[in-house]
Amino acid sequence: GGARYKDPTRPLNARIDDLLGRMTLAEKIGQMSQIEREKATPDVINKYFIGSVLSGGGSVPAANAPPEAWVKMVNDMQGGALSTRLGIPMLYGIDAVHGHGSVYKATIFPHNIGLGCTRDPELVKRIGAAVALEVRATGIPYIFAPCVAVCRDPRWGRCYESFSEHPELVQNMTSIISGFQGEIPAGGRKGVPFVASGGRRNVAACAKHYVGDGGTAGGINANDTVATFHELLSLHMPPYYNAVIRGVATVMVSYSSFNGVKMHANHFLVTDFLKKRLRFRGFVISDYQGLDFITTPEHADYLLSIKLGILAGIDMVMIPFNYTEFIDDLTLLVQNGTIPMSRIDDAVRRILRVKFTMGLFENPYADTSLAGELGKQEHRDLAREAVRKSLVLLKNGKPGDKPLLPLPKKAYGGSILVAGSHADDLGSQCGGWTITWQGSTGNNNLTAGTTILDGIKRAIEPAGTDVVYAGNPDADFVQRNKARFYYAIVVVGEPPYAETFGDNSNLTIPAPGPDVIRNVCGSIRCVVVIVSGRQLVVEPYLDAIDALVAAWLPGTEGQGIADVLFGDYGFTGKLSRTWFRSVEQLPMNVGDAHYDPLFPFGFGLETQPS
Ligand SMILES: OC[C@@H]1[C@@H](O)[C@H](O)[C@@H](O)c2nc(CNc3ccccc3)cn21
Repeated sequence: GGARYKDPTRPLNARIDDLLGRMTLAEKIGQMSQIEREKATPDVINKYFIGSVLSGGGSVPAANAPPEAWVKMVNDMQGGALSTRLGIPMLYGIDAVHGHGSVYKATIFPHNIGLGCTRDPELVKRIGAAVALEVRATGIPYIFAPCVAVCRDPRWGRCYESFSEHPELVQNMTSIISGFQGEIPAGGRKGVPFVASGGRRNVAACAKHYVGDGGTAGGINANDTVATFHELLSLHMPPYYNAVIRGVATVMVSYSSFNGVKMHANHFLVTDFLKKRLRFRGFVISDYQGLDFITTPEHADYLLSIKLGILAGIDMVMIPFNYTEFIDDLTLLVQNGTIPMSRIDDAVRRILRVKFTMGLFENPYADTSLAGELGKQEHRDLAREAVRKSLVLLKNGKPGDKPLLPLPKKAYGGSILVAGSHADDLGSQCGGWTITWQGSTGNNNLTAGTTILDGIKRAIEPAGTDVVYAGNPDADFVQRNKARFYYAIVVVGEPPYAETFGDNSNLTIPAPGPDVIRNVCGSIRCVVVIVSGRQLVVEPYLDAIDALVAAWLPGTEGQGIADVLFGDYGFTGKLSRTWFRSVEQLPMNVGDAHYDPLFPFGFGLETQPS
């Protein structure tokens, strides 16, 4: 019969050994190469034995491409891989970090900062399972999620990708991995890569970014995490213990450094600690051009970058464009003895282990049978539940006043005012990693979803209440109309951003948010809802505000906010992060000796459903 490695009844290691033993150096290096979708024609994949392809943020087969177009694209590429001599299937990866964010009409869930406020690992696991189905609907078997960063400074542009500042809360939220990949069966081996159900309804996951990405000085993205080894182990490493035990298939290395040593060149942490001490058996993948950034300026000495990165223990390289240069250079480094074949074999063995384990050899092609899972109402309902549970009520009524929330649905003959740009902005409520890398403001056909304003209207117009919307009402408008409004809902916050573009040292509410708060709340009872990727400076406005809600980046299901504002559900969310008074206090995290927050970690007022 056929070659032993093709026989699924054979033991995993026998299949790996058989296949590895047949591979040429070119085929091995091909498996270690992940290229960008734009370059990945079937011919290129075939000619260079490419083992993996990625969609970088926003890299799509066509604008608003339907699932069928994604499936066709992935399958065409797969045809290139399967037509090689050994027919090793390629693995397609994408960032599904808050739902399948790059895909038009996917369900967009709250970003991780909001999921941390739910304190509900079971909910988050269900979200993982739903996201896996939406990713599989497009024929993709691998995602670069979850980010398990422990963000210690909200000035970091990626803080919203972190579940919490507290390592234990992040550890609890690694339940999402078991949602993505499936739960290891009772009695099943822990700590080895696991993807359930022959990979049909689950995806291989990626714990990122190893390690200490959330601890960089001043929150400067991809910079230096200065800490003792004990601090690294107690603050940033814990989620990797849980990820490995849960069978995470891959780990992505951080752009950042640890005490001045680039993580992408850190043999001790990648090989000695993650692979040997933690006995991680999946594969380690670089970040995008991560090897290039080992040197300053980047790509200044690519041979050195490849030598340091591969010898550190990186198994798969997210190249993503200059794949011939990578392949030629790595081939040279092996042939001249700089990189031993044993290191190459370890990398390929790990990559094959993941591909065999997840059933990719048995199910290399996708079909469109799951197309209906994309944006399915059941998933949107789950996302709406997550939005409700992610909201944190920080203030409810001025001293001596009765609570403002839950708001009445009837305005007793009057109207209610909804103000602020973020009430009617699907892009802003989704944030970064949505349709494009950086995300975008506005609604114009961005994707399918419900704005906060839509949700409010649906909740109270049936009760006969008139909703007036003003994006940026001036003082004159408010003065002329204030008697008309029973109360006001002010929705302000940050524009979308990703990575370094989100680094911010002042953390003030962007204009014209503060003016809208002052103009409206100075004259009308108001609840302010903040839509942001992190805590912002609010103390100057607090006295003028009757009620204050942190909504984070809720995603497409904005009606979850109205659900709680009007009492269909109570507020239950608890802060996943310390809310500072001023940025001069930063970094300031729960457990610090000097701790003087405006609202402490774990804070959140509660209301009962009305
Ligand atoms: O999208 C792939 C990865 C993603 O999984 C990582 O979390 C993230 O760190 C990441 N960043 C980029 C793009 N980064 C970049 C940096 C400098 C110049 C151009 C792109 C790609 N990716």
